[in-house]
Formats: sequence, structure tokens, C-alpha cells
Amino acid sequence: MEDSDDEVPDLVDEGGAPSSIDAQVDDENLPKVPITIITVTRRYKSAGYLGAGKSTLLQHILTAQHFKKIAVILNEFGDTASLEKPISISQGSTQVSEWLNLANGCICCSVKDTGVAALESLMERRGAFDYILLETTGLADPGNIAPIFWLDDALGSSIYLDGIVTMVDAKNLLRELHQPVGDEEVVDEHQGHDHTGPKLSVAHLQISHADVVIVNKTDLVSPAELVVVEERVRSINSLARVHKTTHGIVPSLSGLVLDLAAYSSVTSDSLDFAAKGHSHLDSSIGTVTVTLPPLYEAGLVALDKWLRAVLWDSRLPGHENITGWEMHRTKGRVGTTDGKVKMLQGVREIFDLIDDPEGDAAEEGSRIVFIGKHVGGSEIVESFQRSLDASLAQQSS
Ligand SMILES: Nc1nc2c(ncn2[C@@H]2O[C@H](COP(=O)(O)OP(=O)(O)OP(=O)(O)O)[C@@H](O)[C@H]2O)c(=O)[nH]1
Ligand SMILES: [Zn+2]
Repeated sequence: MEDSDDEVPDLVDEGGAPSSIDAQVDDENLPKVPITIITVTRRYKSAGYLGAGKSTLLQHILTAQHFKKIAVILNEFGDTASLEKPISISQGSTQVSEWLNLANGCICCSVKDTGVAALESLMERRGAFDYILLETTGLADPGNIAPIFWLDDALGSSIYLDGIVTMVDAKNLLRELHQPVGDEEVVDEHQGHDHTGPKLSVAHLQISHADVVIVNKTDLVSPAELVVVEERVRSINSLARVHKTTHGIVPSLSGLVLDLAAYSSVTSDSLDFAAKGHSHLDSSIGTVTVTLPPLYEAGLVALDKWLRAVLWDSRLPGHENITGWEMHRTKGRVGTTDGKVKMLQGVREIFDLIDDPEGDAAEEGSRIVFIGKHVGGSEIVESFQRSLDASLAQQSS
């Protein structure tokens, strides 16, 4: 990875309109600012290739009436082709949009230094905006970006990850899924990334980490082709909501693209949705749901231990011979025998269990959904069940 430009990028005001970002603000009582990561799949840079519609979507988000002041961070990955036509934003009555260009490098490689510093410097102007959009092109692995907002104390105290939105091109997606990570003409930076086993495409990673997938350019495919594309997306990630659009026009933004609260709560509905399940159209990646009755205290301890083995050590207890799998997303609602419900959230190796005061364990039991590479076998369910049984047996002996 090249690191020739360590400087923190400045905010670029592209609109030319007066910026309110200089406003003096009181840091103390400000709410945390949500950040939405928008990622767009991209096959490769080639003559005549048109983007999936990221600029079009951003345009739509920034001009729609949502009464938010949005700061936009662009990570163009040195892709000068797409920088040739800067996005012009029509400024609504209350909106001020600022563009922070991470001119050099891919955010998933650089975010730990330049990216975090850029976000921190952006947060110094906190109060002047109330939402952040972080756009990354189809070369970044969102799984490397998402945990930063959990792990970085400084950022974590002022920003929270609201959700990951992945836009795909209905016309090109199936081809993009056949392009393994590292084979893109444009990226060398990614070759150091640790994706072992049969190769996944970047599009797989972008879809498997998404909370929302926008299938754009639906006008360019037949209804039958669109069904295939949508099924394919759902087979990779059964948790994500899928919206089909032309020109990125979603019926509303709040709840569909913005304000998803995808990392702060796990709703029963979202798990129902995943549990409906889909056939394993995609053999390399998939979604598994584990359903259990409410857990005893010992079961909770066993769950924690099992998650550590699986997510931290990449070890599937009882199936140590199985390798080459990786977990991308974990979501669940775990009921306990005292009637409480805990919400489980995870990205890659990071996970968190938090109480849901609204939950009713007797009614809903326990459900955990895993999305990941070569996750799809009964081994996951079996391994977890075995760990639980072992802990219960130990307790009663
Ligand atoms: N037919 C059709 N064209 C679309 C749609 N959405 C966007 N486009 C067009 O596709 C082209 C690429 O759209 P952009 O929004 O620039 O895509 P991008 O992902 O930002 O691409 P880059 O600028 O190359 O990064 C433009 O000419 C858009 O007008 C759509 O739903 N249907
Ligand atoms: Zn990278």
C-alpha cells in the first residue's frame, strides 16, 4: 500500500454556497452523529463502463427533502475516471453538503490513519451537520471499515454506524460476482487482505455486509433477469433489505437508506425476514439461522465462549477440521430463562450483546443469524448446540 499522502484531507466545498460548518458549537451536549456507509459494486475500470449509479443515488439523497445537514466523505480510490465529472449538488433550503475527499488510497486500508484523522477533523465541526455519508467505491471491503466505529474510542463517542448500504447494478451484478478479490485491474492495495480459501468477489463482500442492498438500473434488465439478480442477492444475505430502483430513487430515504439503526438494535422482524431463508444459490457465501429456546445463565456463558471461538479464533468447536470459512455479520435476539432478551450484533470478529428492555423471551426464544463465507452448513447449528449441551451437562454434574 502506498502511503505517499499522509495528510488529513481538507473539507472541499463543491457547491460554492456559503458553508455553515464554521458555526460555533457546544461540544458537550450534542447527540452522536449517525454515519451511513454507501458502497457500490464495480466490475472493473474499462472503456465504456458506466457506474452502478452511486452519483445518481447521492444526488437523490442530497436533494430529497429530509431536513438533514449531511456531510459527505468520498473515497474515490484514486479513480480519476469518476472524478472527471464532479457531482454538483443542488442545495436545498436547509442543506449544506460538504465533500471530504480521501484523495489517496482505499479507505479500508487507510482508514486507520488518514481516514480516522479525517473523520476526527470533521467531527471538530460537529453541530454543523447531523448526518455523515461515507461513500466508498467497489474496491473496499466494508467489513474492514464497520468495526472502526466500535473500536475507536474517540470516534465511537461522537459517531455511530447507522448502516451499510450497497448499491448494485442489475445489469452487471452476476458478472461482478464472478470476479475474485484481487483480480480487479485497478487494485493492488487489496492483495494483502486476508481472504483465504476459494476467492470471493468484492461484490460478495459488499453484499454480505450490507444492511440494505439497492438494486439499481432495473430498467436495463427484463423482469425475469431481475428476479434472478434479486434472488442472488438474497441468497448471499438474507438479512438485508433489498430495494429495486431506477436512478437510485427509493420511495423514501428515512428507514430505507438513512436512519436504519442497523447496529443499535436487532428487531424481531429483521430476523423473521432472514429466517424465511433462500436457497443456496451461491455456494460460496450464505446465511444461517440458529433457533433455540431461551437460554439458561450457563447457556449465555456458553454462547459467549462459542462466539469467541468462532469470531475471534476462527475455530468452529467440534468441527476443527473445517477451514476456509469466515463470518461477516452476526445478528440475533437471545432470550434467557428469566424472561429477558439480549440483542446480539457482530461484524467480523467484533460482537456485542446488549439488553432489550422491550423483549419477551418466553414469546420469542432465541434466534441468531450468521452471514459469511462457507457458512451454510448444518455444522454451525450443530457446533453451537453441542457447546450448549456440554455447558448444561457440566452444570448439572
Ligand atoms: N438506464 C439507467 N441508467 C442509469 C440509472 N442510474 C444511473 N444511470 C446512468 O448510469 C450512468 C452512471 O451513473 P452514475 O450515477 O454516474 O454512476 P456511478 O456509480 O457514480 O459511476 P462513476 O461516476 O463512474 O463512479 C449515468 O449515465 C447515469 O445517468 C438507472 O437506473 N437506469
Ligand atoms: Zn483496502
